[in-house]
Amino acid sequence: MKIGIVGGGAIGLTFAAALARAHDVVVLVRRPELAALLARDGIALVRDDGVEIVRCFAASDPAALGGRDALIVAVKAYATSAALAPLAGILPPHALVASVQNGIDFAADARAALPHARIAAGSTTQGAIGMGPGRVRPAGAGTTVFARDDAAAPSSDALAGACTACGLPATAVDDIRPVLWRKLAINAALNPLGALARRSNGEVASDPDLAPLARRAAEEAAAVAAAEGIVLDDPWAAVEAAARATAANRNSMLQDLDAGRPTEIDAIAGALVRCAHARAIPVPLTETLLHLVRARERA
Ligand SMILES: NC(=O)C1=CN([C@@H]2O[C@H](COP(=O)(O)OP(=O)(O)OC[C@H]3O[C@@H](n4cnc5c(N)ncnc54)[C@H](OP(=O)(O)O)[C@@H]3O)[C@@H](O)[C@H]2O)C=CC1
Ligand SMILES: CC(C)(CO)C(=O)C(=O)O
Repeated sequence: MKIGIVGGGAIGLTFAAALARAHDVVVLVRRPELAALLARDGIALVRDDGVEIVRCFAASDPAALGGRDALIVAVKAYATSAALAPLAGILPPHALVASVQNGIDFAADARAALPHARIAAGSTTQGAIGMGPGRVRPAGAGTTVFARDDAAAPSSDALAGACTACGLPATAVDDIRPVLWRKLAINAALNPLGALARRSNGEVASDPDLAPLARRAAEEAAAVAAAEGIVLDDPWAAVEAAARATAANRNSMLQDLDAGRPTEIDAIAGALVRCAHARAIPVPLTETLLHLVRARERA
């Protein structure tokens, strides 16, 4: 399969390195110097027992994605429109544009940027930590789920099969919304609190001050999900399970704040607050966390 990876950060390079073993992969990056570095040195997969170099083609010119059958979008949620809009007129009509982003707005953002493309939202629990340009440490095996689209080839099942065969287990499902909302509830509970209190995921879920707040944030997310017709059974159990599985992790929002980068707060708490307002559901804690993280981003 001719696969394009949009975004050469932690998760993009993880998928690119895995898929490049069996497929024709092009990574679209934002900065020409990163494209040059990847072309020269390859992707460096950093593991405890050493560094593995994986070769693949990288470019900063969107034209490099012409002729791709499928894209996996791995930019931060706030960069979807900027990353995809230049691809209009470049992608072939049959191309499948899938995502592994956090948040629930990928389909709408991608559809606005590429009105004629086949869009498949998705989500992953695969972990990856950026170790500098072109270098990534795979951090914990997870699973990836794509929205099913079998209207043309390649289908989402075929893309998921390609990921699985390359060591990144993936499936396609008819209704992606419960998957996206479950991850949203986990991120809404752990990320802002961990980022503001500067604590690991395990600490957020066990600290006597933070855990009750995380639980309330998860319950607010579940209430909004319910109004959207999506039942999230025991959202706190889902948060606790995610916190256990990633106990030592400093969540991505905390890492972004520490690095002076924008966070995905708008794609997480912001998206929840927008849905809650539209359905007149009170989410006072999520709103408070949204404002606090935004203010912290500006500090
Ligand atoms: N890392 C992880 O373990 C997980 C991440 N995710 C999700 O995956 C998504 C990606 O996360 P992650 O890889 O960690 O983030 P990173 O910040 O490591 O990578 C994002 C990359 O996107 C690039 N980018 C930004 N704008 C563009 C553009 N217009 N064109 C091409 N590339 C662009 C950035 O380049 P530049 O540096 O030049 O700005 C950066 O390299 C997020 O939604 C995240 O929530 C989900 C599960 C786990
Ligand atoms: C699940 C969690 C909280 C793992 O760190 C995550 O998705 C993130 O950090 O954004």
